[in-house]
Amino acid sequence: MVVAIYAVFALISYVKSIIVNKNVVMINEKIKTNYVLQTLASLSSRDKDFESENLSFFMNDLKLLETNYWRQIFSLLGAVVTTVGTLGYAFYSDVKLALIFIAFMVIPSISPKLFSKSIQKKTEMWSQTNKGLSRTVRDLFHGAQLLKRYKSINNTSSSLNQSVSRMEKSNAGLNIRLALSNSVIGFLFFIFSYVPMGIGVYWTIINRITLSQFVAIQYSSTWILNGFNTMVSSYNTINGTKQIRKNILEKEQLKTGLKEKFSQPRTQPFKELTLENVSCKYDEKAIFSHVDLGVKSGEKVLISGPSGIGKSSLIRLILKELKIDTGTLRINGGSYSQEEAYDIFAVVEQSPVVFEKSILYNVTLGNNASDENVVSALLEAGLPEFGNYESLHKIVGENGRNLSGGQLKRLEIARALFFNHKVLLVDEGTASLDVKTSIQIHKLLLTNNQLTIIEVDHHIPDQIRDLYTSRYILTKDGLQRDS
Ligand SMILES: Nc1ncnc2c1ncn2[C@@H]1O[C@H](COP(=O)(O)OP(=O)(O)OP(=O)(O)O)[C@@H](O)[C@H]1O
Repeated sequence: MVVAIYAVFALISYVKSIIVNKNVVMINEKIKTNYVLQTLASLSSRDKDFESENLSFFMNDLKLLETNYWRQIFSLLGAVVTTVGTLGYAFYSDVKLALIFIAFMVIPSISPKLFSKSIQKKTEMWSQTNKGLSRTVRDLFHGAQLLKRYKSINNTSSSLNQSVSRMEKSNAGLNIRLALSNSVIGFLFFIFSYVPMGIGVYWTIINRITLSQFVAIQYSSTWILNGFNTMVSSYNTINGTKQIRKNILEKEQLKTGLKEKFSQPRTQPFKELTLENVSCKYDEKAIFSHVDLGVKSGEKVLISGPSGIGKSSLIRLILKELKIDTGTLRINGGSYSQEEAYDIFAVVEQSPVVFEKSILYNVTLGNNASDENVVSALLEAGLPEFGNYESLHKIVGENGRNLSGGQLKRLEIARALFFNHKVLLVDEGTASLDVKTSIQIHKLLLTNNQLTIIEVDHHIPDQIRDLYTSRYILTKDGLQRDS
């Protein structure tokens, strides 16, 4: 009989574990996918360390949320069911003694309040030190080849060790605080369970209750005690994840905000971009002012200027990724939003952004498209080697390592052509290429009548300077014509 009961308990515990784990998989699938999508949508130009901080949150904080929130919720639910069931049995045996047991359970239940602030603080510290460690490790992996070439790998050990140590110490600190809090709760429950037990013994002696009633309540009190203890400990652990849940919620609200804006696009055929008396400032540092510029559809404009004068910043102002300090920006004579800017402008950057996927994906970014359209964009961008149906599925590799610099640049241009973005903002787009490839790519862009080009660069080969409609030099006090 006893063996059978134990077998049933073992089976229940196994089934419970299956149910909990399947639910955790379901919840994690939803939360992790949503978190990444929300984070992508909520990107703002003010975000610093966007990649490492969000990766750290994704890998560490969401894992902590699983352990200290979702699994605790299931444990809490299990404890509620056990406690309510056992309480029913205790009430059935003797109402008054059961009430006394409950009354004494209430006092230790309040104890987590004493620890809740410090646990939340320790969780936040753990989260911050994890982000710091992610930044350090990402930087080191990124620079692995360089460190190896300069034989400097060993020099990184002390700062790496410090970063690991900070994270591990804050992790241990959090676990120790949780353990302390749960031990105090366990101790209080133990102490407070003695008083009702004493009352039960006394009532049995004076025949207020029968011995069997007392034994029944005493047995159920152990379950009630354990149940309450689990509930309070779980609640305590769940409380520590407040900040993580708040962060997820904030991301969700940001995404909803963006969604509303996305739902009302006002795309219009591009005719003209005008900048009037535009100035740019970072915090209190003035970068440039009095910039006036007019660019009509089909024109090719070159803006050069010394390093650090603000050429890239000017591109970001046009994209509305940076706020202008003074002046006005207009498209076709009217103001425009960042969403509208994204429908019109495409950016060709110094380091092309590619995903470790196929050529097809890198052109379409997952949007539905006929192979024909993709092939035509690749051919137009000067990539005949990929302009056939088999090559569309070639994988470009991590950071596009299977492609040459020139091919990556053309891939970026093919993407802009595929999305039909007629104005290309080229930010030192060919600076990393050899002169011959740079000239080839420039000729491709500058002779395309469909495209409007605004390029910022200060090492344009002489052979192609005359292909621009107009050329300017950016100075602190505005644009000057470059004769
Ligand atoms: N996010 C930022 N916060 C504060 N200052 C910045 C920021 N981005 C750029 N700056 C500063 O603004 C100035 C202009 O930078 P920007 O990159 O626009 O120049 P640039 O002309 O494109 O330079 P380069 O030719 O070297 O690429 C620089 O002094 C730079 O340090």
